[in-house]
Amino acid sequence: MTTGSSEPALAASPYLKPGAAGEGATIDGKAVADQIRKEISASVALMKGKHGQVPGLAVVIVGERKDSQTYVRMKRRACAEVGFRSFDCDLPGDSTQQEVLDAVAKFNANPHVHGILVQLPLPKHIDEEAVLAAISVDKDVDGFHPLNIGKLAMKGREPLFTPCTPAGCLELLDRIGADLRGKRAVVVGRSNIVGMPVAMLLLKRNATVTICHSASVDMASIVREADVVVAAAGQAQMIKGSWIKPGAIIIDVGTNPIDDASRKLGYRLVGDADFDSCKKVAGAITAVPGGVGPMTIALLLKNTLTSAERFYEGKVSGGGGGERQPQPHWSTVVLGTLAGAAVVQGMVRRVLSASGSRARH
Ligand SMILES: Nc1nc(=O)c2c([nH]1)NC[C@@H]1CN(c3ccc(C(=O)N[C@@H](CCC(=O)O)C(=O)O)cc3)C=[N+]21
Repeated sequence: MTTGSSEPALAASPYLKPGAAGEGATIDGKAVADQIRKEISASVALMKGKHGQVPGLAVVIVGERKDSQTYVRMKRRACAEVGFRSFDCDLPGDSTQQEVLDAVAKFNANPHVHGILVQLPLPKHIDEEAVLAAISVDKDVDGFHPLNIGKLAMKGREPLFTPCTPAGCLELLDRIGADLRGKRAVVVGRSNIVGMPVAMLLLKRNATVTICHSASVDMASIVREADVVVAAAGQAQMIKGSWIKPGAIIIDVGTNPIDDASRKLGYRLVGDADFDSCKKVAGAITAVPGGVGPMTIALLLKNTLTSAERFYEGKVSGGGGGERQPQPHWSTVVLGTLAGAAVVQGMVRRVLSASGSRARH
């Protein structure tokens, strides 16, 4: 395979499985996710030894959508495997808005819960915007709270949590050694949970970013410019090999079921990229399944661990610089147990913001 100067040069990586002669490599998201989960298990063991506590993740699901139940089951199993506590709230599909908000409020107030995830999509009669805004920003491990999304969109700001699937895409690019600076990145899809936030993350890494969507004209020629393609349109196999610049990296976020009589279940999962034709042209491409999907769950665990570390150790990670202050919810809980005095809380805040230092409770 030839690599032009504008394409990200990929060093050998244990997570790149070489393709057949002349074909691109496959990015093994499952292997990266397994590695991250190992790292998380080790951190949980440390936390248990030091604080006698483990991270806790609460998952709220409303209704009986089959796919949502599968994802939630996977998340709960993943929690158990790394030693987290998981907290369940399964609400019937005809629950009221208030019942969903009450479930969120209960987890906001529970000090053993460090992350809250409300499985999307919610039933139509529930106001998603109101529910996501009700999650304490300190426990917003999905990164969907408007304050976290707002900071993600702003230069020089860092959200407390980054949405899991977009963060998983960037983690994959990092772990295979892709350099994004000055590269052309094209995101196909503009959803709140993937397309938009992944574009923001690529921009923060100094890529030149284009977002394509259903109204884009001649999408193929736009995608052809890309050194990195993130496929997040939710359309099975829409991106063809003929759209791909030779050597480009393709991160495929799609998980679309298509009929397949040869499978036990009668279907199989495919991505938004047409894997076989894209692989022939790309430098590297993620598999589906086994690519971005497992990374989403690994990053959810990582965000939950980070949240628990902030709570028990006052650690602030993410390189946000001097602007970060202890967030209202955690500082109230922690300082409440330490001193119970609003005066002290105000003083500590002032000291922390003046020194621009990390929050140490
Ligand atoms: N609040 C919220 N947060 C989410 O993060 C969220 C959500 N709502 N709603 C639905 C989407 C979807 N999602 C996936 C997670 C794991 C896989 C995954 O691990 N997939 C496996 C295959 C799984 C299978 O075989 O069925 C893979 O790609 O290898 C896929 C998709 C998280 N989502």
